Amino acid sequence: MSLMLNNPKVMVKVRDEIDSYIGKPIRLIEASDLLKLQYFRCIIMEKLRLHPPTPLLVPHESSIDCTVSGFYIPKGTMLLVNTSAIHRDPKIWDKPTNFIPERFEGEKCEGNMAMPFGMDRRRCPAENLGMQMVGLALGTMIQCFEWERVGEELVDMTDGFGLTAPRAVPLEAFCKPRQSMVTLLSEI
Ligand code: HEM
Repeated sequence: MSLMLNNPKVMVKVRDEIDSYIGKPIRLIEASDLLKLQYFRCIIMEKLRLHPPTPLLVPHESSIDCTVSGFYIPKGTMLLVNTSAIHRDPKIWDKPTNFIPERFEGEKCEGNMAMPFGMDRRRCPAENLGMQMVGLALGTMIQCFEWERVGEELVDMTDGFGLTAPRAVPLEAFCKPRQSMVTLLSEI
């Protein structure tokens, strides 16, 4: 939400995508809609690239002696994967600190380098559930409300300290129900 408040055109584009997919009669976004909302998926992935909830994944341990990219790693070494750094590596990403959801469109190889859920055997087993929870919560907020920053200045995106990358400054924003959603919201 913060990234979209700082990039209102993205918010308008994704709201249009949701509105045109849901069509008439208006209903709330559902889990089964999420697979069809490709641009919305790109937004969530771009958020997870810029601010992965677990920036160092979880600690792993090498079960055998091995060599990775020329580095000898003895059995029993604790290994941390710095996804935050990988996700902002200028050798991989064009304008790495910019919020550009389009980089996840189609089969662009740039987008394939994001690993907010880890990789391979220890990859998050609940990736689909996680994407669904984020998609439904964020999608409903976008679909039902108009959002605005509290002032002219951009939302402060500085990361705070903590296991799951909290923000340094909690988000404050204005919101009001969208005119087209008032009736539906009053029936909930
Ligand atoms: C957007 C939401 C989520 C993100 C970004 C996320 C991310 C991650 C990451 C990065 C790991 C570590 C992978 C590794 O070390 O290679 C992980 C592991 C795990 N996650 Fe998630 N996760 C999310 C949601 C969830 C949810 C909703 C659940 C459970 C209901 C869950 C359950 C687990 C479990 C059990 C592991 C450990 C897997 C293992 O060690 O084999 N995650 N997750």
